[in-house]
Amino acid sequence: MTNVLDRIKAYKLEEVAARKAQRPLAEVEAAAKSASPVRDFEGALRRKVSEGRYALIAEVKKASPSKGLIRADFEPADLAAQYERGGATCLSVLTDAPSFQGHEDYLVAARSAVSLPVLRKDFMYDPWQVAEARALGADCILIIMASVSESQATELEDAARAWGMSALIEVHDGQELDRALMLQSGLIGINNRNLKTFETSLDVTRDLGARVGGERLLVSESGMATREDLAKLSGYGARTFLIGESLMRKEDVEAATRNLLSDPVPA
Ligand SMILES: O=C(O)c1ccccc1NCC(=O)[C@H](O)[C@H](O)COP(=O)(O)O
Repeated sequence: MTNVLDRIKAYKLEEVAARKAQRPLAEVEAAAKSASPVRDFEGALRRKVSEGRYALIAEVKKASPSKGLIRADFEPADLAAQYERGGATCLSVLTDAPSFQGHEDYLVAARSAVSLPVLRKDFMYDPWQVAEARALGADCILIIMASVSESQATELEDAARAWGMSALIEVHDGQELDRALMLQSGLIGINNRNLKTFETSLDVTRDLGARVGGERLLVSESGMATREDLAKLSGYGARTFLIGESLMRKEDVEAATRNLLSDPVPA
């Protein structure tokens, strides 16, 4: 039986094949070479954490497969600016249309409105997409270990590095983490949401967090809404968080972001 992630992968491969047929790699690479210079995504997160503060990757997210429409009043540039004023360190912008009502233009608009580094949040399978992400201005890509082989992950990571971008390697269980730790990237995202069932629990970060040690920066992703959630996850070793829905549902996104980040990191 297929799950949501399989269905997304099936249409995304078709979408990418169609885009590649319309726009050859050489053309995308030329656009990527003349794109706005890369902002250091991983470096910004590490700097914030080294200052003893929480680092937030704030997500510009209109809708999702698990929740449907999250925010009807959706202005990516305004939301990005509110996140920046509220204290976010980086942004994540969903560009997938069929499942998230995202768009490439949202990334371009959001990034132009701020000085923060931006993650292109999409389902990546082909280095062509990495070049396309850079051409749009993205500073980081996402690699979802549940949806790619080792060789695909390595190829995507190599492409990101060649463009000077960061790569966030996302896992949800121990086997995916084993595979992620074979890669080079310094950013390991533990997704508290199972993308096949949508079951979400912060215990996933508790159970896997201790294995993301040493040189790697642990990013806890999904399902967080309160300052207490951040304090709890901090106890599991996470100081960096990727949060979308709970902030997108707030009328005053700037105030909600500031409030979420207002507690000191527990000693
Ligand atoms: O959010 C979903 O329903 C979803 C479904 C299938 C694949 C990916 C999905 N979300 C991507 C994410 O990882 C989240 O948008 C991100 O971590 C923020 O999560 P949240 O704070 O819970 O919106």
